[in-house]
Parts: sequence; C-alpha cells; structure tokens
Amino acid sequence: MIIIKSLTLKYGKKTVIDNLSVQFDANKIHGIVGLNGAGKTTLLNAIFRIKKPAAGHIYWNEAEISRKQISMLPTEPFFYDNITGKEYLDIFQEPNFELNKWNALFKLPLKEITDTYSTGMKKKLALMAVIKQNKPIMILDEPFNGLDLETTRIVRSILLQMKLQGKTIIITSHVMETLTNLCDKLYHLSEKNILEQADKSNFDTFEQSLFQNIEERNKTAFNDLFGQSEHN
Ligand SMILES: Nc1ncnc2c1ncn2[C@@H]1O[C@H](COP(=O)(O)OP(=O)(O)OP(=O)(O)O)[C@@H](O)[C@H]1O
Repeated sequence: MIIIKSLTLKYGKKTVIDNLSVQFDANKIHGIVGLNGAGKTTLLNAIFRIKKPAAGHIYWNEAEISRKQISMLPTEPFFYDNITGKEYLDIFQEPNFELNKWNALFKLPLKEITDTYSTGMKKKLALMAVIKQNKPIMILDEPFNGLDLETTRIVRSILLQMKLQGKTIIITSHVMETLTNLCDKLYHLSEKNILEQADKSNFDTFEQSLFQNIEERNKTAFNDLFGQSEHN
C-alpha cells in the first residue's frame, strides 16, 4: 500500500499540490483524472522520487518509498539516439523476461533504431520496459495516449493481469471511459488536492460531479461568447 501523508509539492514559489493525504491500496488499479496542469505528472514524479516534496511523506508498506520499488512510464518516453529497441530493453536487467513472447503481443521491430519508431511504437517499447522491470508498483502517465485500438485492448488486459499478480498500479488518463473500464478507484485531482475519490460502486456519481465541475468553471466564459444557451 502506498500512503501519502500531508504532501506539498512546489516549483519555486508555486504550490502545485498542497497538503495531500491519500492512500493507494495494493492489488488495485488507481486512476487519476484532472485538467491539464492540475498536477498529475508532478504527483507521479514525487511518488517515483524524482520530484522532491516541499513537505510531507510517501510510504510504501510503512517505510519511505524508494524508486527501486517502482517502474514508471513517462508521458513522453525518452530514448538515446541510435539505440535499437532491443538495446533499450537490454538496459533493464531481468533474466526471466520472455522477450519473444511479449513481442508477439507488441509486434515491435526491435532490431531497428528507436528514432524510426512512431509515437505509439515508442510508447509500446517504453511499456515493455516497464513490464520487464517487474516492480511491485507501476506508475503509468497517460499509458494509452497514442496507442492503436488493438494495443489499447492488449495493454488493458496486461494491466488487469498485473493487478492479479499483486501489483499496485497508478495511471492517469484524460479519457473517462478508459478509466472507468479499467480502474478500481478513481481520484479527481483539482485545486492542489484530491477533490473527490470513488470506487467502482460510485463511478457514476464521480463522473457526474467531474463534468458538473468542468461546466461550472466555464459557464461564464461560454455565456460571454454564445449567450445563455445549452453548451453540452
Ligand atoms: N518543471 C516545472 N517548472 C515549473 N512549473 C512546472 C514544471 N512542471 C510543471 N509545472 C507546473 O506545475 C503544474 C502542474 O503540472 P503537471 O505537469 O504536473 O500537470 P498535469 O496534471 O500532469 O497536466 P497535463 O494533463 O497537461 O499533463 C502546472 O501549472 C505546470 O505549469
């Protein structure tokens, strides 16, 4: 279980997360939703220990969390120039990883250099690396962005299998359907904190209040442009 206690995250004087306390249970897929700039990536980076908290703590099974326990998929994966897909995967040491079986699903040209890969292919390669690392915690920042329909379904099934293997999985997405179909718990990050959270039994209410919140934020601006009409 990941326990976050009184976490504050800042860039200079700007506070992005303010006094957040939340916990993410093991054997579950957790989905974080929030507007652009709400602080999702910043929060994930803090859990991955590449963003230092201004205050607060993040624990994994009662000790301070360590990067060794986590594999992370960034929104835009980075690859060195002139490295092949296979060479990239070789960076991550895991003798039990069955590359050929996994690539039967991912279908990547692993002998080619990653500079020639499309956006979706790069994402797939980075995902394979996350899977290969076989850590107890998986943090995936917009994992479905750029994936084709087939890979989206495959990744969804893989994540469900990973959950059954006992992993704690945290994902972000801007697509509500992706989140409600996959996640066990949802969290709405807004106003520097988690405004609302829900488990499967109240996803409907969660979604309604999320869209109501968005509508209210924009009502005045819409009315100024289009007058008092229905906007949704
Ligand atoms: N390196 C940085 N330096 C200064 N401010 C930053 C930095 N990275 C992010 N921010 C700011 O922190 C806030 C949160 O950004 P973050 O990337 O965490 O949001 P997000 O919820 O992941 O957004 P998106 O949905 O667009 O990916 C934004 O206001 C952003 O401008």
